[in-house]
Amino acid sequence: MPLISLRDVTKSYPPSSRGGAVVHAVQGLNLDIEAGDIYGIIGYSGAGKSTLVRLINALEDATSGSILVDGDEVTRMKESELRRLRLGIGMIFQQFNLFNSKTVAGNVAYPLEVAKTPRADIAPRVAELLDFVGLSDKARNYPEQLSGGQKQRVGIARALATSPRILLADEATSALDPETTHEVLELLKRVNTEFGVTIVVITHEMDVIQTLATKVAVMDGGRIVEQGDVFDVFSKPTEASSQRFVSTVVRGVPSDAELVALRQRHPGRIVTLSFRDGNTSQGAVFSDLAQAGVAFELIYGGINDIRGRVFGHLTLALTGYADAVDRALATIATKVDVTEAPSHE
Ligand SMILES: Nc1ncnc2c1ncn2[C@@H]1O[C@H](COP(=O)(O)OP(=O)(O)OP(=O)(O)O)[C@@H](O)[C@H]1O
Repeated sequence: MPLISLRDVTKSYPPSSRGGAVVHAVQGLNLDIEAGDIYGIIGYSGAGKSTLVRLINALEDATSGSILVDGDEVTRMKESELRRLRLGIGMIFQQFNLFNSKTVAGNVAYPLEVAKTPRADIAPRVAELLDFVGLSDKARNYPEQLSGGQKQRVGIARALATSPRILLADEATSALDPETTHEVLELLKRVNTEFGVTIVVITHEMDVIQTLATKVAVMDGGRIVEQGDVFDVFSKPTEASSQRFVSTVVRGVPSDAELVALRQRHPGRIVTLSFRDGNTSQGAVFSDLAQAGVAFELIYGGINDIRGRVFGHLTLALTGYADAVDRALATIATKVDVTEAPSHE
């Protein structure tokens, strides 16, 4: 049984002004998240990602549909049951949301105090959590004395205080630089592997999905348009809207506008070769071109690594006799996907 299961969930907000339209933030949404998953939710701004997260921890009531967390129907819970549910779900935020008037230790202790943990148990638990996030030496500091990455580590320690089974991360690394992001992602991986916490990450950052998530759902207009294994969704998105979103985060096939610019510098034939793991290496393809006497220049693209599996798109400008180019492309097309850019004539 999935740990989190949403069926036909809808969330609508009333119009913000008289005569305005109802906002359908989430519509007919189905999603299953298994225990132990690190599940990425991606999509453009306004797609409904944050609303989805607020529905899971019942900060918002669904307009219709069913939300099961650990087998319990969230939409029918009484206030006391909701409080228990929320203790089992930690949350971290883009702006960290720490209490500036409390010390680091005070921030981490807070959810334990709310949960009425016996006083004698709080200090050792806080010490254990600060040790886990590598901030034992900052226990008496205040949030304003910390870097962004340190603040998020306090946020993580606080979110884990009541030993939740689920951690919701809403753009948790979006305010951090790449190196700090990497450290926080490594810490989240440990939260998953060492404590078995199921993590739902909302993000618009490819890096986060690439290094952290095991599964991903693409949201658009309040719906999930595509979901599945991260490698499959990113290397071969099937829906038009996920193709559009993925192309904004993965440097892949040049857009029409980019092609116009490339054409100005490379008037000859331009092809994009798409690699996915399991098919031919780049070396084999380049040697096919060389053997056919075709010169090439790499003009666009990149190779991505998702947890050791590789895919990418390389766009080449080719120079050579027309029949040699045709012959080489015919050979290469038996090994990788080849897309030739239309000529500008
Ligand atoms: N409390 C609210 N009242 C009215 N409309 C809302 C409310 N919260 C969200 N919305 C609307 O619901 C839609 C989805 O918003 P949501 O914040 O879930 O999107 P998002 O994908 O998380 O976007 P972002 O990446 O910008 O945070 C948007 O059109 C938003 O304006």
